[in-house]
Amino acid sequence: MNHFPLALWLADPHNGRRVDRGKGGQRKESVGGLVQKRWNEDLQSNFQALIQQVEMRDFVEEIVHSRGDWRSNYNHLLDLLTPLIRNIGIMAHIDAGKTTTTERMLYYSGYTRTLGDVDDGDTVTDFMAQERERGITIQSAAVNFDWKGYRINLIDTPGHVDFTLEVERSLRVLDGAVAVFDASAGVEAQTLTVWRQADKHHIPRICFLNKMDKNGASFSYSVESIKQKLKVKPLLLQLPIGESKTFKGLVDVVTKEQVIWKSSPGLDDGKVFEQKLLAETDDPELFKEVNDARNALIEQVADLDDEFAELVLGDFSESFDSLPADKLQSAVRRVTLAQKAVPVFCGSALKNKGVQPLLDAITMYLPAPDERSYDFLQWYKDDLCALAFKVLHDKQRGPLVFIRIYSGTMKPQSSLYNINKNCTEKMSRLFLPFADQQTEISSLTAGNIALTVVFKQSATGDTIVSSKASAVAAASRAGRDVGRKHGPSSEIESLLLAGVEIPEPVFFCTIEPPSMARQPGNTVSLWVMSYRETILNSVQATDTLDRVIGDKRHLVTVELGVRPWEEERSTTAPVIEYSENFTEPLQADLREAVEHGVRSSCLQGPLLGCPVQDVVVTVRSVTVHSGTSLPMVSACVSRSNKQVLEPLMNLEITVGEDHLGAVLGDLAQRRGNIQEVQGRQDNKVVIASVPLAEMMGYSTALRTITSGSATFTLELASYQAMNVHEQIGLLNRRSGLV
Ligand SMILES: Nc1nc2c(ncn2[C@@H]2O[C@H](COP(=O)(O)OP(=O)(O)OP(=O)(O)O)[C@@H](O)[C@H]2O)c(=O)[nH]1
Repeated sequence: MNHFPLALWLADPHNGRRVDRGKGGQRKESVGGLVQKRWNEDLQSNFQALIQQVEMRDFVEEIVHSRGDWRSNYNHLLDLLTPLIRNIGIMAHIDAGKTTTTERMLYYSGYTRTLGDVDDGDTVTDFMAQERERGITIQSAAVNFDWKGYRINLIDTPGHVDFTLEVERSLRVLDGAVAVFDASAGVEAQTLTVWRQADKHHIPRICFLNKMDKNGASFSYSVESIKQKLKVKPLLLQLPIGESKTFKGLVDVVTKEQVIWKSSPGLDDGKVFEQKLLAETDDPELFKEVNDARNALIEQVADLDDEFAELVLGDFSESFDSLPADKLQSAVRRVTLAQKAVPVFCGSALKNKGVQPLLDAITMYLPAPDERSYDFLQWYKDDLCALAFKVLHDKQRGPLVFIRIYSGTMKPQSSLYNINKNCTEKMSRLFLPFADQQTEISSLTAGNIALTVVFKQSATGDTIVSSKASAVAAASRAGRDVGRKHGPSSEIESLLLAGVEIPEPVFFCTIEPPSMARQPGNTVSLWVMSYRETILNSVQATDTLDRVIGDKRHLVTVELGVRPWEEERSTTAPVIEYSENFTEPLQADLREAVEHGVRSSCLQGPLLGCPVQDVVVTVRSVTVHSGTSLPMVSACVSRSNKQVLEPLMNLEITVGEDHLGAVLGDLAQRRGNIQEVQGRQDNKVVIASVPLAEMMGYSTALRTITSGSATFTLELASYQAMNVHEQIGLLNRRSGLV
């Protein structure tokens, strides 16, 4: 069934404006021929389902049959449809099966007509990578499809740790997420990282235990690892029927229905399955297991949801058997949205089992855009507030900016204000990115993902509103005094109500050796960039700047104290405090000048020119003849005792027992500190910390010593002091002495 034209049709008022009946009762549409071709019986039944779901039959039928003013009805219709939107992401460890699961979702929703296979390199994602030249690349942005009347915007989140920033960007605009696990491995390193990021953004999640067909797959092991490692309460909404080679389907714990997929030749694409109530005679053991699981689930949910507890204790305290499935589903939905627990589902994407129930679960348990509460929405009321979360470059059209609309309506041919860039941007065209096409639309409302053209300056993470006045109004509703602070950056800070937090980069690299002869020097400087500097002792310094420029004398004396920051959590920006000598606070502009001076002095330390971190700067006195900047602050910092800090990485390696010795030996040579070696099914997982400087080319080295059988993830842990020898070696390399 091809559902996807429905959203196209709904998306564009022009498409829906003229609907006639053609031969054989088919509706004919006059615009572009696009909808005309696809408006078929399937679509009509899908549309009927949609109408029933939103309980607006009369309204929709009226506008479908009218040739009147679609435009005026259109936004109202979109508002009514908001509860049917799911902006979701799929997050996973590398190779857990994210691409395969996505591929199956696209296939069952009717978006693709053949099943792709990552191993054959013919998935939609692979196809798009090859097709990038052609124009718009929508991979790792948003793919939209319809499922049983819901519009699912699937925002891709790359699984590899190298793409943490991509994950962070896209998580910000998700309303919910599906975490995909390899059921033979349980929770793996990268899942932990993205899970923590999703926690930060309070994103409700469901879990999909994929690869249930794989040797070593274990439902109970994976559930236990979710409980232990992610520290969440898993709600078992399904139980597998069989495991590894015997895996053939699942039982819905809520409805007690079993779903078994047919795998006879020609019927193995997973579209055909048998769904019926599990009877005791089918499998007495499984029947008992499902009953026990259902009772446990009811008790678990009742513990988390008062409304449900009341219902259970009131009407069903004698027996849970007659408790209606929809009551349990609603309660599971509430606890999922409140992030008190996480529903767990299972299947095998590769063997085409379990993906349709997963799609049902997405629509049933993950939130609609209007069910998420974002603080800043109350300040914008009905004004436009949107977030740019991805920028792509199209050869013909220039930058294409993906935008998540949180409130208000976006229209083409309008001027919008970018708060972060403090500029007005012209948007010429607005598209709904749908499937592999972009449909031009005349407006789009909150909850939707839009694609805009001719935003010249907007970048990932920028907040877009209708005008500067609207930003100021929102900021004042938020109780932020925009006029109080001075300087453009503080004004922007005051106005900023939504943004993407960009993780601190480990490297900043621009590599352009003018000739091969200069290559070694370049390499050294690249190495040096990721270090940090700090101080070890407290020091004080007084400095005076006395300079005549033109006919004006600039005279300022500053007394500063600098001491190490001794809290457990590092701080990259200097902590600035004022001594008790100040009986009155400094004037705002003078204070800003002093603080600016302190901050700029910490951008480049005196040893390597690397950022200075973990310092507390106390301003003791400031005597000013005439106001000026304070560049002498960096000199004060430079007089103190310095120490180079190097980046230390958390490393997790999954390796077979055969190669464990080689991996540990190699780590010892890299100044690695092995913290733990855990067992995970047939593999060993080495958890270690190691200086980043020792990890260059590690993927090649690991591949060589383990014959390509190991995987690893690396993430920044902290910065640690180098020992004296290593520091001298580094400084010598830096100054070209070795
Ligand atoms: N046995 C089994 N293998 C699967 C299943 N799903 C995916 N795979 C295989 O696992 C490997 C990785 O699958 P992908 O879908 O590319 O995984 P991914 O999570 O998208 O990987 P990255 O894009 O590298 O993060 C491929 O060889 C798939 O064929 C499954 O359900 N069962």
